[in-house]
Amino acid sequence: MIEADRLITASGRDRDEQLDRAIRPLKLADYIGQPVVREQMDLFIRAARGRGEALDHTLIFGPPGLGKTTLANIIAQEMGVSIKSTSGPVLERAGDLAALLTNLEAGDVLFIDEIHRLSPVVEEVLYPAMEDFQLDIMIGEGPAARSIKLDLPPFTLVGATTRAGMLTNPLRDRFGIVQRLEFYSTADLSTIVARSAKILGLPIDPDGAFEIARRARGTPRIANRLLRRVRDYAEVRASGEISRQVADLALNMLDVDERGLDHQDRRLMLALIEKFDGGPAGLDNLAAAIGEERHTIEDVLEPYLIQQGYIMRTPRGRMVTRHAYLHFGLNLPKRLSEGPIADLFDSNTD
Ligand SMILES: Nc1ncnc2c1ncn2[C@@H]1O[C@H](COP(=O)(O)OP(=O)(O)OP(=O)(O)O)[C@@H](O)[C@H]1O
Ligand SMILES: [Mg+2]
Repeated sequence: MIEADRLITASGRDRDEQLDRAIRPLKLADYIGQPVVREQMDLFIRAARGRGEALDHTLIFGPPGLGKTTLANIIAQEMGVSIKSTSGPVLERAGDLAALLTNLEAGDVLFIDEIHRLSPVVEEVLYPAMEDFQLDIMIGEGPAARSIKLDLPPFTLVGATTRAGMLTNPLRDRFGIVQRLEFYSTADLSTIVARSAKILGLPIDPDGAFEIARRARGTPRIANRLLRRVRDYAEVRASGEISRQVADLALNMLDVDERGLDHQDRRLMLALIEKFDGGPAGLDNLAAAIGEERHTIEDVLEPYLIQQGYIMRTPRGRMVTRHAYLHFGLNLPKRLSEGPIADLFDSNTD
């Protein structure tokens, strides 16, 4: 998968994972940005603790690397309970989930990552477990098969997904708390970079932190990863200190451009411009054109490009906006440079 060699990939499966653990915040107070989420969770957690109850089931959604897993762990930590973690694709059979559920203590958090990928049989077991803390499961097959019902301790299911739209309605309806994570502001990412640098013992000045933050695609995981690569550059090619200039040189060398876009982002936008006349292009055609998987475009690439106003999702497919042409220093095609559509784009800018 191309994603693996992508410097600014938001996925977390690489050798930097250990460092990630060291800088992952453990308390709500250290969870930077996301003011609405933080305020609400602080309130809900205090209330549940005050009543001595389990926190309501919580669904966290948002693009990769924005802090879903981090928040799930913080919830358990702040509630003062244990967390058991699994993920949708790992839970193949109903029994896998039953084993986890019967091992929970009162108030514990069961964290299911990629919850949109649960199999229907497992989901069926989850419904009564979430709603009534009841386990209702068939064991055995044929004439020996029997159904068992068990009471479960009250627990909190925390589900994470990059795609809330892919959850079934009955599952979504069983979450009392739903939190949507947004891309981070440059100011918040600067704070995250400065905090990580401090933990890793790296000398960095505020302008250096800002330069990394500005080019991190609104994503803490990318900000932390860029910080580590800039550190490599600073140690080998400079004095070790991360200034704005060092960050800038390092990020240019790493092919992360002025706006934080990398070759995959550029490839996607250029394919739309060059192969589809700016679009609209259907997702499958676009995926084939850049040799990428459909879900990588949907989950990883396009959310940030859409948020930044480079591309749009329309009923007929993806289209680039004038920002994309301007980003590459290309002349605007007629449809974007005159007429009512051009005005429409103008009013959409920044
Ligand atoms: N609010 C935050 N404040 C500080 N650091 C953060 C915050 N959110 C995330 N991070 C950092 O970003 C890294 C990635 O976050 P996390 O693994 O929680 O993302 P995720 O949303 O679960 O991603 P994925 O969809 O790939 O599972 C964490 O290791 C943590 O260091
Ligand atoms: Mg995660």
